[in-house]
Amino acid sequence: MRTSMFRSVESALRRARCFSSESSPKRKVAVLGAAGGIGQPLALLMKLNPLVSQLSLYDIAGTPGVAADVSHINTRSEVAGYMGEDQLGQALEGCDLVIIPAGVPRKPGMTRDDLFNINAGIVKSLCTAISKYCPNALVNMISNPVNSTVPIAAEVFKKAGTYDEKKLFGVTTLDVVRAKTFYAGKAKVPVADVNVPVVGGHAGITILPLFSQATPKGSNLSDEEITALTKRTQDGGTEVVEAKAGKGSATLSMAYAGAVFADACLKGLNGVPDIVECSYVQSNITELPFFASKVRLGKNGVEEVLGLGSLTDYEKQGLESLKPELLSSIEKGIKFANQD
Ligand SMILES: NC(=O)C1=CN([C@@H]2O[C@H](COP(=O)(O)OP(=O)(O)OC[C@H]3O[C@@H](n4cnc5c(N)ncnc54)[C@H](O)[C@@H]3O)[C@@H](O)[C@H]2O)C=CC1
Ligand SMILES: O=C([O-])CC(=O)C(=O)O
Repeated sequence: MRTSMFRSVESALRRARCFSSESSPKRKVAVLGAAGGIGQPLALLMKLNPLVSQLSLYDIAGTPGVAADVSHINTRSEVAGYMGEDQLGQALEGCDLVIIPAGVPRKPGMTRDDLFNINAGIVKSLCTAISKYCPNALVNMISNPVNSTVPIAAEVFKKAGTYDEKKLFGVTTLDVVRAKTFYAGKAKVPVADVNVPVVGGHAGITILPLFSQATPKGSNLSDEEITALTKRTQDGGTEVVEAKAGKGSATLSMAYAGAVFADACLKGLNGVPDIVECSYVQSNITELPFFASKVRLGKNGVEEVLGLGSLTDYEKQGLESLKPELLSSIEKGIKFANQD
């Protein structure tokens, strides 16, 4: 009796899963940098996402192995690996969403901006190809320094005449993931229920978690505790870089965060209402041209950039202090993209 009940529940679940894959539109997703520390687990997580019908894995080396491996998983998407620049066009053609974790990671003692010299060029060439082969795709930029690589992408798309500010996103989800985890521990609330907006940018003091807006409210946090939580969120990347001691930066938590953000983008594209995530986008909620805040996602990408809400004096101070650094990273990116 019990066995047959379980069997019928299981087959109902199977039918529901099958229905949801078949009824959701076909979506091609590319991961550029797919053989890397982030790229591999991100490829795995995207293979598990039933909203993806085609998964395109591109890197300058190593993608045939990653693609063969991931392709054996019995989920909806068909997987193809592409290696080297002459296969980049094929990898991108027809994409709805392109996720970019290509480029070098930090080592201890480096800032994200120290990656600029190498990663700016990588991002520029990948975005040039995107403007040619899938100009309508949403772009999720993971490569650091995000504060500069997003403005670089925007300039490349502008030059190509394909820029749509609604479709370009700097992925800051890992800051939100960290803020939620650290807050849940201190406020003693269930981590799965926690929400914390993180605004500004994605480096050091430009990462501004708004713990005054965190939900649910748990045990009352002192000013010292809020300061410590803020600092730990801002330094989360460095904490991992130091723990890895020369073997790179966050990869697994980043793959998770990238998969969460990509899933939100796909849901938005598919018309699911009320999808809100923080992201670094073109913005006019402050005087800075790019800024991370809550964003409502829809069928065309950004549907609405949401405001900051009310801030404490501590958060207002954090906001004013981050502006000069964020502006200079934005200007550096714009200048780089326009030289030659
Ligand atoms: N936005 C965020 O929150 C985070 C961003 N990152 C950034 O993500 C980037 C990647 O990090 P990891 O995966 O750990 O590095 P990794 O070195 O393990 O992997 C990078 C991959 O990019 C590939 N690559 C290099 N040039 C390429 C090109 N022109 N086209 C396609 N692929 C290319 C490499 O072959 C490599 O497989 C770094 O810039 C890192 O700083 C890392 C963690 C969090
Ligand atoms: O810290 C780094 O270099 C990688 C990164 O962006 C993060 O983990 O937030």
